[in-house]
Parts: sequence; structure tokens; C-alpha cells
Amino acid sequence: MSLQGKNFKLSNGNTIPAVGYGVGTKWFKFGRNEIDDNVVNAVQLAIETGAPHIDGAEVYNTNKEIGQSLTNSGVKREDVFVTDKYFAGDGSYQARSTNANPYEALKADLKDLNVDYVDLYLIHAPFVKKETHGFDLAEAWQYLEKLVDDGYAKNIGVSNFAKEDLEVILNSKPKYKPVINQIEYNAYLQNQTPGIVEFSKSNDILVTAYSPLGPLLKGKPGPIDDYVNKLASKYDKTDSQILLRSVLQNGILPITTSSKKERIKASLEIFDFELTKDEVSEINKLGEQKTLRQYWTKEYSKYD
Ligand SMILES: NC(=O)C1=CN([C@@H]2O[C@H](COP(=O)(O)OP(=O)(O)OC[C@H]3O[C@@H](n4cnc5c(N)ncnc54)[C@H](OP(=O)(O)O)[C@@H]3O)[C@@H](O)[C@H]2O)C=CC1
Ligand SMILES: O=C1Nc2ccccc2C1=O
Repeated sequence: MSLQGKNFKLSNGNTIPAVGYGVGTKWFKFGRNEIDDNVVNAVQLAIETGAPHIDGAEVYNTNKEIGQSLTNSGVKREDVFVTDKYFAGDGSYQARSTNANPYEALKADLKDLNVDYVDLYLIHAPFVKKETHGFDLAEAWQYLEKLVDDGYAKNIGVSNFAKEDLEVILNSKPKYKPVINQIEYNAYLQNQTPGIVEFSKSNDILVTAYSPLGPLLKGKPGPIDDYVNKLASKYDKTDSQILLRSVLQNGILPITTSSKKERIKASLEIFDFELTKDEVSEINKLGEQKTLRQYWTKEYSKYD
């Protein structure tokens, strides 16, 4: 779970590149089934710029594009870390995996991704119910464990899980514990759900942060603006690099994205400087003055 160079070490001893490139959000194309060359080109650009970690999901409907970009770039399979996610759906999102269960879902996704295995498979959100899915959360987890045993996933984890959801899995005597909880995290949302960062860390579950640049993109004007900008001048970095670095120094892995080569490159150049402990604390402290939540608002904005 600790940062070692440009990787985090996971509780199972495996490693994960410490910055992820997302193929959801601006690339999300649920319901559009033709291959989108803009997405192929963007992911290819990211891989060719050196991004070693690609964050996809069935619901993004961009797995074929990821597969195409892996082929086009000629990158060796072992040199890129590929994540996929099982989308259970729920009341607020119409989308739902078209497959019967996570085991069948990943096997179908591997064909689109044109790979034999993924490095990480996540349950995209905890809204799995026996009545609607035919299996509960603990049983969903067993499908992921079987994917590990059968060689289709190297690591398994969860996303958007609250403490209670993690407890369901941890208390079910799992064969493998979740190694990751991917949640929305930025200076203005330091816990997607109450106490989730501390709870995840204390169970050796690495927190990964989606939408880490929220304060820059959706949070302005805001209480961290001037301070982040001052640090950017001090370290000769961009505001976004300061935000990504502060996420890392909170022991959390940032997942960002961009269509622009310079920004992709900048997102990978956050390992050659270090904020002081006080600077990270100050960003966190200033950040507490504001809340910014962009995803799963129907489920979680009750905590704001
Ligand atoms: N598990 C889940 O439920 C969720 C997972 N995710 C995952 O996380 C990924 C990242 O999420 P996202 O919210 O996009 O992350 P970010 O907060 O990093 O925002 C990325 C956006 O910022 C822009 N950007 C990048 N660098 C800069 C910069 N220096 N200055 C100004 N704008 C910049 C990019 O656009 P541009 O092209 O203009 O650079 C892009 O649209 C997703 O693609 C997905 O894989 C996201 C949401 C939910
Ligand atoms: O990237 C994403 N965009 C989304 C929109 C709604 C729910 C989940 C997601 C993602 O994971």
C-alpha cells in the first residue's frame, strides 16, 4: 500500500502504476456502439506518452477502443496496467452490465479489450441486490475471486464503496480481500462517504481517486486556489501537478485524463518533487472549507 517510486505496492504484494489514465468521463460513450476514433487516438496518445495505467469500465463502452489502442501502440501487454469494472447499475443510472454476472462480464470485456487478462477488475459501485441481480454483494465478490483463480484478473477490488459495503465483503471470509477502493476524491471531497479513506487504509485497501482535478475544473473560485498557485510557482509545476502530487502524498492514487499530450505528460511528471508535510496539510485544511461532488450524487450527497 505504500508508494515505491512510481508505483504503489498493494496488500497482495503486486504493484500498480501510481497515476491512472481514465477512459470514462469525457470519453464515456454508453449507448454509442460504433468505434470512436477520437477515443482510440486519445488512449494511444496516452500510452505512447508513457501512461502505464489505463482505467476503463464496461459501462464506458470504450473497451474496444482501448483494445485497438493497445494493438496500435504495440505496447507489450506486461508494460501496461489495464483496469476494467463491472457495472451493477442502480436506481439513478439506467445503465447495467449486459452480462449475467461479473464473471461473464469480464470474460466478454476481455474480448473487446483484446487481452487475456486485466490487471485489475473492480465492482463499479456497491448497488448489487439479490432481488434484482440474483446475487448479493458477497456473492458478487466470489465471482471476482473466481476470475483471479482462473487467471482472468490479476487483482480485484471495488469502487464507490462505503464502509458498510466493504464490511459486507470483509466479514464474508473472502478468499481474497479487495486491494483497491476507487472513489471520488479531491481537496473538496476528502471522504466520499463518512470515514471511508481511513477505513480503507486501515484495512490495507489502497484508495484510488477519480476526478482529482475537480477543484481546478469545477471548484473555482475556491479556498485552495491561491495556495495551490503559490506552490506551483515555488516548485515550477502547474496547478494540476500540485493537486495530483498532493493526492499522492495523501497516500492515494490519482486517476486523471486528458486529450492533450502536454497535459498527459505533465500528469506523469509528479515524481521529481515533494511537497512538505505542512503544505499537504494546508491544502487539506483549506479544502475542508468547500464541498465538490460530481458523481453518485443521488446516493451520496446526503453526506454533504
Ligand atoms: N468509478 C467511478 O465511478 C468513476 C471513475 N472515473 C474514472 O476517473 C477518470 C478521471 O476522471 P475525471 O473526472 O475526468 O478526472 P479529472 O478530475 O482529472 O479531470 C479530467 C479533465 O480535466 C481536464 N484537464 C486535464 N489536465 C488539465 C489541466 N492541466 N488544466 C485544465 N484541465 C485539465 C481534461 O480535459 P482536457 O482534455 O481538456 O485536458 C479532462 O476533461 C475517468 O475517465 C474514469 O476512468 C470517473 C468518474 C467516476
Ligand atoms: O467515468 C465515469 N463517468 C460516470 C458517470 C456516472 C457513473 C459512473 C461514471 C464513471 O465511472
